[in-house]
Amino acid sequence: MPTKATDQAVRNHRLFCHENTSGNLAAMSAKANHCETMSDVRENVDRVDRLLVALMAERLNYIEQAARIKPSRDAVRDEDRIEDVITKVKAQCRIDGFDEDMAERMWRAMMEDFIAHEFIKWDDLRD
Ligand SMILES: O=C(O)C(=O)C[C@]1(C(=O)O)C=C[C@@H](O)C=C1
Repeated sequence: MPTKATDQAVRNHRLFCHENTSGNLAAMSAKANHCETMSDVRENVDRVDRLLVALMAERLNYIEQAARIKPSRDAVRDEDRIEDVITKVKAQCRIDGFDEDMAERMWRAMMEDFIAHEFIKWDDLRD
């Protein structure tokens, strides 16, 4: 289930992107609002950042649950799953029109931080 913060962020996003009523977050995200001023640009960037932070917080919660569920420390870093995530993210990039190489760099860096967090959480839960 999405968290309250994510629900709120998605609702705000929907309100802001009122021209798109399909309910499809990917389609809405791909269509940016037209800006006339730098203030418009920064307002939109700040709004998107709030949405991203809410989504990252939700992602981190699942990583912490993975730390609880995984039976062995060796299972924390899973190379096959990392490649599976990258493949799926790149497929989504083709749908949303985002640069696949940029996304791959971002996701690999992001996952390293998430994995480091998962190791810390796995150890904490078993102290
Ligand atoms: O899918 C998992 O097993 C996770 O713990 C999540 C995640 C990720 O960040 O997506 C993190 C660690 C694993 O190496 C693979 C993927």
